[in-house]
Amino acid sequence: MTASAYIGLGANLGEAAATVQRAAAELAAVPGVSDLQLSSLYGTAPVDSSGPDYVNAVARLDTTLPPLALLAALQAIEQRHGRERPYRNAPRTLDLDLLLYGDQTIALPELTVPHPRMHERAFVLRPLMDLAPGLVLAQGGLADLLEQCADQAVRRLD
Ligand SMILES: Nc1ncnc2c1ncn2[C@@H]1O[C@H](COP(=O)(O)OP(=O)(O)OP(=O)(O)O)[C@@H](O)[C@H]1O
Ligand SMILES: Nc1nc2c(c(=O)[nH]1)N=C(CO)CN2
Repeated sequence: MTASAYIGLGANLGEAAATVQRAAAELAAVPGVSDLQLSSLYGTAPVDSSGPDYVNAVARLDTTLPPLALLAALQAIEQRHGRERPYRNAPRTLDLDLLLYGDQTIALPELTVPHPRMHERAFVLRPLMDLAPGLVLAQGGLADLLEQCADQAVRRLD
C-alpha cells in the first residue's frame, strides 16, 4: 500500500539551507520512498525557541513504509546530521517532523499524527501551501490558519 506523507524540515545551526536540501535528497533516496517534492525554502524567526533564524521547508512524498518505519528513517537522517537534544526546542542542526500520513490519525507514545502543533506554525503552513494549497486540516484551511499566525515572520529564500 502506498501513502502520501508530508514531512517538515527545519534547521537553525550551521549551513542550514544546505542541510535542509541535503536532508531532502537523503529522504528521497530512502528505500520505500518515491516521488519526493520539496517546497521552497523559507527563513523563519524562531517560534518558542532561541538562536538564529531557521530555514524551513516541507516535503511531500509517496511511501510504502508504515508510519513508524518512516519516523525511524527521519530520525536516522537527523542523527547523521549530528542532531543533539540538550533540551526541548533547543537550536538544532536538523529537525524532521512527520506532519501528515495519508489521512491517518495516529496517537502512539512516540508518534502523533497529524503533528499536534503544525496548524499554529507559519513555518509549516507557508511551505505546505506551496505543495497543497487546497489542503484542509481539522482546524481549517491553510490560508485561514496562516492568517491566524500572521505575527510569525516567514520569508521565501529561493
Ligand atoms: N509527528 C511526529 N513527528 C516527529 N516526531 C514525533 C512526532 N510525534 C511524536 N514525535 C516524537 O517526538 C519526539 C521529540 O521530537 P523532537 O525533539 O523533534 O521535538 P521537537 O522538534 O523539539 O518539537 P516539536 O515536536 O514541537 O517540533 C521524537 O522522539 C518522536 O518520537
Ligand atoms: N521558526 C521555527 N521555529 C521553531 C522550529 C522551526 O523549525 N522553525 N522548530 C521548533 C521545534 O521543532 C520550535 N521552533
